[in-house]
Amino acid sequence: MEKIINDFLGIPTTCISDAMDGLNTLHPAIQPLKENYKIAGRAYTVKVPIGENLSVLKAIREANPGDILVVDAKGDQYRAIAGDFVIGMAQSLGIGGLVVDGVIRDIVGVKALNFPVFSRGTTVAASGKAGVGQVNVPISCGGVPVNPGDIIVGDADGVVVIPRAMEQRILASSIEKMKKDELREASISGKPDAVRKHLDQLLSK
Ligand SMILES: O=C([O-])CC(=O)C(=O)O
Repeated sequence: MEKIINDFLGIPTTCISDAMDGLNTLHPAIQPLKENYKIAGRAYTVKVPIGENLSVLKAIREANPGDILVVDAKGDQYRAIAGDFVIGMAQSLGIGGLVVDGVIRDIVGVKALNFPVFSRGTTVAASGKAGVGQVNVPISCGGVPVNPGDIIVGDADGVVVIPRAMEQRILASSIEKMKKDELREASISGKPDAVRKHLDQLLSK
């Protein structure tokens, strides 16, 4: 794993979001299937028309191990871009996670795989395999532009996108923010006088 990916893995998405002033966070309806999922990796992008998923299969075939598949399914919640079979193939090839502005199906089977999926939920109907769609191109996912190779980080709070050109700077400010949060927490935790003082400071601004 690249060092920068490993570094981002240790940082809460909330701190990364703060470091980007709240920009580049996917629509909050895109949630992990399990609260303990934590992912970090480079985006392998997929764009599908509503109700089609052949390009998802192409992406699984072409992506590198550790990549996060990021799928623009335009928020559609009726047709699944993958089920437990397709997601099982992604897992077997070492894909790092699946983020979709859309839905999956076979929820029980997918949870049993313990493969990190972030989606708008689940549905019953599969997609068609008509062969349209694109991979490895700039997309929009959950309201955020995603380019191939951008860093994707996801956890219980949601998913953030770190544009490639900004990754070192965002890493440094995310670590700074994380440390600041830890110090702030330690300074008030279980200390009523410190809490009152902190609140008074905020309220007097
Ligand atoms: O084949 C599909 O498109 C979806 C599906 O049912 C699976 O992945 O198990």
